[in-house]
Amino acid sequence: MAEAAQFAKMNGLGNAIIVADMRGRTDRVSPAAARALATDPATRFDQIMAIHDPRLPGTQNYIEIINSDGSLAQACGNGMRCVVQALAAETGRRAFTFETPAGVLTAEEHENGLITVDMGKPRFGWQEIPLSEEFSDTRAIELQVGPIDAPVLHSPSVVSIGNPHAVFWVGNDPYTYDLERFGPLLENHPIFPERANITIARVDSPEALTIRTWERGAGLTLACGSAACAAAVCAARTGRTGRKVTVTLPGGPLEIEWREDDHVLMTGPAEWEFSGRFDPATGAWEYETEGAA
Ligand SMILES: N[C@H](CCC[C@H](N)C(=O)O)C(=O)O
Repeated sequence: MAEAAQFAKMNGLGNAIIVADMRGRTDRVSPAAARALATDPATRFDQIMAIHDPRLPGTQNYIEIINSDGSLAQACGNGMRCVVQALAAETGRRAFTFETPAGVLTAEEHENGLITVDMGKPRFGWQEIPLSEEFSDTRAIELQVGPIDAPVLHSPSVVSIGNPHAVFWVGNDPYTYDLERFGPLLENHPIFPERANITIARVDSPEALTIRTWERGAGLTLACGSAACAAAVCAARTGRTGRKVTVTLPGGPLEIEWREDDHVLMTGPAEWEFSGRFDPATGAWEYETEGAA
């Protein structure tokens, strides 16, 4: 049995996150441990954010991101806010630079407790997302579900926010769509060789969107920060909104700004629920008890 590591169960707008403290050690959270923690109702999560020692000069930590099915993700906006809140509470530090699989990201906790993460620059090239076939215009690609002559969802915008996203635009209530049924079909569609996060988005005004997301490797979630960034960027790129929008997810709102320098900034809350210790090899865990080291 590996030496126990500390974790905090947290959430970002209901996106269930485990922040695992893997600093000072060389092992990683195993896919089996992730799946075990995901099936226990008390530790059920959408993503594990594993904080490792830094690998690059100028960064505070390397962050590994693990979906509830044990697969790795390159980006997780809500999880990054949880990491910032946990480390800010521990260290008193407010501004951070992290290395993630999607690149180096900066993040900051504000006086009011909200956290802004610079999610980097969106990528629109079909090979960068990636797609399995060439599309010169990724503002709307040929893809649909439902009857061929009356598709239920069609022509998504696609983008990489470090991780792959498809955004389907709808004119009516996004909650009327059976995303639990269409999500897995679209996530695993052959057009997405690395699978994709699937979002249904409605434009409410030039400054507001409502979205729901089926997450790659995690399923329906109450919030997906990178999907909010994807929807905001694709909405601005297609002239549906301006570059600064409020994106309302099932768990609540996020503020997204696609800055003129091409960086996408996401601002929102994070919430601590409880702390524990777990075995990164097996996922066996226990609640943190008072006075524990
Ligand atoms: N919950 C996340 C996204 C998780 C990433 C993921 N499902 C994938 O790309 O595999 C967020 O807040 O951005």
